[in-house]
Amino acid sequence: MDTVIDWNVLRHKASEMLSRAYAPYSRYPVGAAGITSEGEILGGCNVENVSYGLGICAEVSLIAQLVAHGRGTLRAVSVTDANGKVLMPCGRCRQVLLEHGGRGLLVDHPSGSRTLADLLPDAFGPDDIAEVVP
Ligand SMILES: O=c1ccn([C@H]2C[C@H](O)[C@@H](CO)O2)c(=O)[nH]1
Repeated sequence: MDTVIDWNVLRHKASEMLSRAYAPYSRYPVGAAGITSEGEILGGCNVENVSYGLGICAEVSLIAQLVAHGRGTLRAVSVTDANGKVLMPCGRCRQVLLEHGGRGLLVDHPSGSRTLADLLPDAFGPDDIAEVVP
């Protein structure tokens, strides 16, 4: 679908997801929302753990929803903090998003959306493995 992204809808959904965040350790809830290739809006939130390193980011939780529900690929994503500020995905999340949104994935940004290719230049991607492993 080649429609214009409604960033307000994505930001609203990301804000809604803040209430689901499980962040008792950092006390920094994060909400994420994405629109799929089919135009469906999905959400995610961070899910922390008492074993701190096991926590997962909101973007990873969003991708888990996408995959678990068989919803194809992601076209655009917006991430927010508890103040409603647009949050840029951490490095690990950029790599996870690449796998399911590709280099053209649109990522919300305070000064207009960016492509994932801009945020993760020269990324290691599935193509690199495909070149070596048939
Ligand atoms: O892009 C990001 C960056 C951080 N967090 C979460 C991880 C942790 O639970 C909390 C504090 O780092 O914020 C996300 O969900 N997404």
